[in-house]
Amino acid sequence: MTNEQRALLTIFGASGDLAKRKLYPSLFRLYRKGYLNEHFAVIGTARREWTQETFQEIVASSIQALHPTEQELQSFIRHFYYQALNVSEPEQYAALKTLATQLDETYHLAGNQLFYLAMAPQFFGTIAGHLHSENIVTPNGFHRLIIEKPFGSDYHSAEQLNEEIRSVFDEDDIFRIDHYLGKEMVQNISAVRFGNNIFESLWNHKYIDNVQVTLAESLGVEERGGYYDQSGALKDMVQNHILQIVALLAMEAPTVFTDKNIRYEKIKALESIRLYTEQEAQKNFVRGQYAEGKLGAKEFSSYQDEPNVNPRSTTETFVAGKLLIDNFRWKGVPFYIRTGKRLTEKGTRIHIVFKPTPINVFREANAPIDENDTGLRNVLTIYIQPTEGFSLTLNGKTIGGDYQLRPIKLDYRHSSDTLDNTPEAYEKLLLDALKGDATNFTHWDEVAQSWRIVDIIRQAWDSQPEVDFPNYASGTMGPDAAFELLERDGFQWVWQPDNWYREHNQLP
Ligand SMILES: NC(=O)C1=CN([C@@H]2O[C@H](COP(=O)(O)OP(=O)(O)OC[C@H]3O[C@@H](n4cnc5c(N)ncnc54)[C@H](OP(=O)(O)O)[C@@H]3O)[C@@H](O)[C@H]2O)C=CC1
Ligand SMILES: O=C1O[C@H](COP(=O)(O)O)[C@@H](O)[C@H](O)[C@H]1O
Repeated sequence: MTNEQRALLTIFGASGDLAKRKLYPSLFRLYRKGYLNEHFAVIGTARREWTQETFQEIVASSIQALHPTEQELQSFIRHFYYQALNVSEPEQYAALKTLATQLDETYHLAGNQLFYLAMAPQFFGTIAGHLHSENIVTPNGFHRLIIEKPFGSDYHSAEQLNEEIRSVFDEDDIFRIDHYLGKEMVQNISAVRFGNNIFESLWNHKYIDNVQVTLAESLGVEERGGYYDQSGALKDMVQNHILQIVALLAMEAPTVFTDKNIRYEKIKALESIRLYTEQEAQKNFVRGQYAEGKLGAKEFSSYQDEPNVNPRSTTETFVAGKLLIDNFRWKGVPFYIRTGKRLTEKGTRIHIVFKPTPINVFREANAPIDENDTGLRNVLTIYIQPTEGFSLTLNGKTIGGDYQLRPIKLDYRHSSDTLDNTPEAYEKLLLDALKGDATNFTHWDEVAQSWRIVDIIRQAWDSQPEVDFPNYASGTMGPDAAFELLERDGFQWVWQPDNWYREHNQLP
């Protein structure tokens, strides 16, 4: 381990769901792979009065699914320490400071500190302030702050939060998590684009008809109704994950692949997304909420019947929209996005739909495909999850006979072995933060611009509070309006249960 990676990790919210489900297993994977060894220690904090032993037992039980040997388990959990703390009570930070100083000496951590705020966002500013005022931040080493989403609830609250944090930490030391940026195939977007000239030279309005980004979930709101009913799909998924994916798809090539260059290009891309008028937002964005329905053999209740959800809720569980990017590369190319809960299946996919050939020279042998009869479009699909890989549909000739075209699918998927060995998003992001690599974290300017885009849509919807919810059945791909959004432009979602493209291309 290099000196830079030795560190004290303090987790605020150590008894919470995120810490148990994601952080402890990810730390264990890093430990098992040798990225963490003797020079690391973890302090867990929360209000409850756990003993050290209880905390270590919780950590141990949260990594059971990874089947640690007894020796691995014991040597891992002895790095975990617990300090009860109410983050709003400044006087309680003294005990944290004492423990942190002691662990820094015991483990030779060179003063390096990583603070992970796995707590509700209203505490972010308070904690950052007290870390400074109570002298928890050491004078030597690095001091980095990892912040969970949501980063604010609109532009103004995000700006205020940012000011509170920036008064204590430099932008370079703030690691705003968007866990989609830790996903292997999201990181592969840049590899596909900038590692393959055949794509990069076609990656513009001259050759691309439209781009489609779908983040579909079959799960409902589960036990997070209280949070979700205040948030909705627009703030929960579009403001962060979807706009980050759009930025990666739309950005210019960085001069060199470093965090600063990539952030610079992503910010430019986000700033080129057209800020709609309220009227344009109404026209180009669709919202939905799930009703009861069936997924396979299972019956599901409506969103309004979920626990901790207002039975007359008008919160959207589905969003579809059209984004336009006003720059030389993307002029006139719609980026269609959609996300929703209780859809047909879980999956994140990107479809790059290329323009058809200018003339269908094979028209004598082929029934007209569309009104312009220009032949089938090529589609590059990036499968983000759960299946991971790429496919490209080309047109070839049927064997023998005339020039009847048929689609051919070049398909690559990561094998199940590769998937088993793929680092989980939080594992990668924790390691990046330890190394100080901010490539896959969001800069304030990205967050700010994303809120500006989303706030307009929210305001447009809020100005028309009467909604006909619920408007899609659980187990479908959302309300009809989401399909009409593309149809009025002469397009179709490539990924839909009753699939036009699949039908015409005889794809499985
Ligand atoms: N869970 C998930 O899958 C995801 C979560 N997130 C984000 O991560 C953050 C944490 O979420 P999650 O783990 O689900 O939340 P939980 O509600 O499960 O955990 C909250 C934690 O905060 C502690 N806490 C609450 N109040 C105080 C206080 N005043 N002082 C000290 N500790 C306190 C709680 O412990 P105690 O009661 O003992 O004080 C608990 O450990 C949120 O920002 C969420 O949006 C983001 C993506 C996914
Ligand atoms: O950030 C969030 O993401 C999850 C979906 O994440 P995934 O990695 O399972 O695709 C979503 O369920 C949740 O509502 C949202 O807060």
